[in-house]
Amino acid sequence: MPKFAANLSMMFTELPFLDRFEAAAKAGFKYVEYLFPYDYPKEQLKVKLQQNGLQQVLFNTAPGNVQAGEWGVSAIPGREADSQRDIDLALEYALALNCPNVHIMSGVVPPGENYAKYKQTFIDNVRYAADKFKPHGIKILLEALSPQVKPNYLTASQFQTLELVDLIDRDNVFVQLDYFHAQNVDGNLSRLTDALKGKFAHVQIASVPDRHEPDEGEINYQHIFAKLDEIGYDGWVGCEYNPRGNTEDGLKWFEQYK
Ligand SMILES: O=C(O)[C@@H](O)C(=O)CO
Ligand SMILES: [Mg+2]
Repeated sequence: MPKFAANLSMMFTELPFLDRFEAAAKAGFKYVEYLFPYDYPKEQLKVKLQQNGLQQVLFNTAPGNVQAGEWGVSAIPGREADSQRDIDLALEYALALNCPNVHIMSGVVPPGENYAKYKQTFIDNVRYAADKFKPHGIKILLEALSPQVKPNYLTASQFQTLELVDLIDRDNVFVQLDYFHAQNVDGNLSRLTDALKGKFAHVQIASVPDRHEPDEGEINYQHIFAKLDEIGYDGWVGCEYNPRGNTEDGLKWFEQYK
């Protein structure tokens, strides 16, 4: 049975961020993930996790200057120092929060830029991170984002991300398989899951096309969850969706998994 993590960046947004931990625990979650911890001291987040009996399973490196269109800097040529600073900070948080996975955000490749140069920059920066995280047993995750959500992100297809994982060639670097993006770009989700077997170490879910609860839309998540069990996937499944309305009202799908 999948181990579900509440995504506190998207769920329970009726509440201030720090109150979402308690709401997730009360709703029956044992695990949480969210995009960025950096607005809060790590000690404060650690207390929130402990008070609510939760384990943090994922967060991302910092996004850079979001107002200027950045969504990660680790693929941007000339920004290696910023990338390494973000990676070092992520490691500090991961250690303090006892978090087993960190997603390294690549960034956007503006049209007309040299794609190969961005790709190589990302490979180099992720290798830096992999070697730093390895002694601590922390996995690095790389994610493809569909153009509907983030146009011109370094990777849109799961297969582009898989190619990067292979090129980076470190045993603690994996794909973060977000089925919402995968359905938008690649489709054929059962075969895709087989093709990525052993190469992904975290999963995220949402309905397609509306990115709501996994009980509507064109993906049959009952089938996907059975597929993940069938291949022996033992990582977490992050609920990275925008609730249709009140978060708790939308959690009927989760009843059977508590
Ligand atoms: O799918 C997403 O958008 C997220 O998982 C993320 O980490 C950054 O955009
Ligand atoms: Mg995702």
